[in-house]
Amino acid sequence: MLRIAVPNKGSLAETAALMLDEAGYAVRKDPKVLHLLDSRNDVEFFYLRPRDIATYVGSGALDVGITGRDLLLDSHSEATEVAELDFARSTFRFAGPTGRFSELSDLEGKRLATSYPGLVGDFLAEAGVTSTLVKLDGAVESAVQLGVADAVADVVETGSSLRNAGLEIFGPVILRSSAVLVTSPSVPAGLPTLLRRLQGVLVARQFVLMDYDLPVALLEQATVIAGGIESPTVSPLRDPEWVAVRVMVRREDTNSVMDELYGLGARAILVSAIHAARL
Ligand SMILES: Nc1ncnc2c1ncn2[C@@H]1O[C@H](COP(=O)(O)OP(=O)(O)OP(=O)(O)O)[C@@H](O)[C@H]1O
Ligand SMILES: O=P(O)(O)OC[C@H]1O[C@H](OP(=O)(O)OP(=O)(O)O)[C@H](O)[C@@H]1O
Ligand SMILES: [Mg+2]
Repeated sequence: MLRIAVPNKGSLAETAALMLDEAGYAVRKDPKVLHLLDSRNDVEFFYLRPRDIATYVGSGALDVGITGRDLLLDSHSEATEVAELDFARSTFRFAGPTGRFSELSDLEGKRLATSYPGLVGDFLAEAGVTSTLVKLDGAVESAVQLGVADAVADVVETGSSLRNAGLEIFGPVILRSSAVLVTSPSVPAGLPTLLRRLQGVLVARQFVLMDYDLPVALLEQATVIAGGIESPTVSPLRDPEWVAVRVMVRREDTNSVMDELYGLGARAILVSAIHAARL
């Protein structure tokens, strides 16, 4: 039985639960439930704080987990990343009052507030910069205004939290993060199935199915526009001059590909969602 750690709260929790649901696993109905047995899929879920997940998985107490790459590195646990999950994308950056700092070395001897002292401490040590880390639980952007730190190091998505606090980013990117699947040091037997199912959900989200009819003479040109994963599926139509084509297309390219195919001479172009996939 594969023992899986899932975020119980915070910005990772909802999307992680949705992904597992789409991957065919049982999901909790009550947010107070901390343990759920999914015997049909031979897995067991433990709902834990995202920050603690790498610790449980790294110690081998649990087999795999969903957490953030930044949280994984901050934990110094022995868990390892096995897949990026394509949500909770962010960068981890230094920021200070507008105009005050311009490069990493400006942090020498300064007070730096962060919720990720492991991650930030490693980065500073590697760069040979010594700062005093001020560990905060969250809302780190307020630390400068409130006088407990000179600068911050925190998660940045849109940058609006920083701007609202009168801060601007400076210095190098500390980390590019996203939600990740992590595994214990002794790679569990059930991992490949979970991984394939989650990757199937990602594919279903990232691609659409496109069907269209095309004069057979234009097939080579159409394949250049949309080549599919291996190669397009081509089926005969009653009219021998025409074929029906089916191809997977990246969701964000849907309309430009339709425009190009129509321009080439394709007709009856239909797009449908993919509910599940194994590539
Ligand atoms: N605005 C954001 N955009 C993208 N990812 C984010 C954002 N805020 C936090 N994360 C990611 O979420 C993870 C942290 O989750 P966690 O639940 O501990 O914090 P949180 O979402 O800020 O919730 P909390 O309110 O408990 O602090 C990290 O991997 C972090 O990079
Ligand atoms: O660049 P932005 O789009 O503004 O997003 C980044 C902010 O989002 C998260 O904060 P959250 O709301 O989770 O609060 P917290 O800092 O207390 O964890 C993160 O810690 C940053 O503060
Ligand atoms: Mg937060």
